[in-house]
Amino acid sequence: MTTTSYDPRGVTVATTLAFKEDSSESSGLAVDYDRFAAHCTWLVENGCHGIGPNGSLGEYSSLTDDERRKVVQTAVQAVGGRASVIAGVHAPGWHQAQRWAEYAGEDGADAILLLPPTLYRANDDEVIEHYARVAEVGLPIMAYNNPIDTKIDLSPETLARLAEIPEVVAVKEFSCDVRRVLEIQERCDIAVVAGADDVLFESLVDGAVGWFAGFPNAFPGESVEIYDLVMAGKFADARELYRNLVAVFRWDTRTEFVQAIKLVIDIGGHSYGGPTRPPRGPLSREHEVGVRADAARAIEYLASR
Ligand SMILES: N[C@@H](CC=O)C(=O)O
Repeated sequence: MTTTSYDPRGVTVATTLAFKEDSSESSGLAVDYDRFAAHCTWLVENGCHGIGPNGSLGEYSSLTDDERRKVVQTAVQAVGGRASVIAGVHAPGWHQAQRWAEYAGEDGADAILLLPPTLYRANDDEVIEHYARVAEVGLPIMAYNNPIDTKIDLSPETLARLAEIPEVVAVKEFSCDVRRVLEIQERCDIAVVAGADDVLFESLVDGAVGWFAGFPNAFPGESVEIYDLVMAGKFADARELYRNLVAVFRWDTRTEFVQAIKLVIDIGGHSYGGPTRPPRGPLSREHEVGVRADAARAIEYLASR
């Protein structure tokens, strides 16, 4: 039985995580909780409906257990009930994911985001078991379909099985196949959430009820504006705004998405981006030039409106 209610509608930010130089850390970078809290506050003040810490964009795999838990606690405290917090509880197996889910519940998260087992190619029965076991914790679950990174596809058929678990209330769809949005709705009664920025408009028009991805980190107000326009049926206005941002949004589905999104946050004049923690290195010169050019065009358009 779920212990909290959770509404997946609106714009949820897969938050980046700020680091600061610290020579006592083996990586040379310590989590900057103050800057992360300020980032969450800024996102909520700009209208975002949800904060999603500890996703791949939040570099969860480079965090210690203590850091990972403190990131969720920081987000919950910064948000202060003004938006929902959906904590990433991704793990190689359900024993660990259950523990992260328990911490998320104790620390005040509203829901959890859960990938299939992360370190091997689980079959469908193992995937269902993974979700069912984590569901025992009682928090609402957004399943995360990211076959690009995990090599496991939560197909509409598999989602229909997952949807029989009452705690599984939504899916963050990152297959980037927009045909899925309608097909999932045909097969099961869970909310579809657009999980990638560069299929956002198409997904919302086809019935996705929310948007949970990366570029709202850099453009929170404009992201909420696109979302609200689509929900109000003002498709031409929404498409105009989306078309002028989509070139930079495409970095959300590229290998360097974390570095790219952090750079665009910083280009926008906010200091919440900064470096990534190893093993992620800096952008190559070529990629940096590309990100800067796409961001400049987006910012120029926004300034001209
Ligand atoms: N893949 C990212 C979100 C991308 O939009 C994450 O899981 O944090």
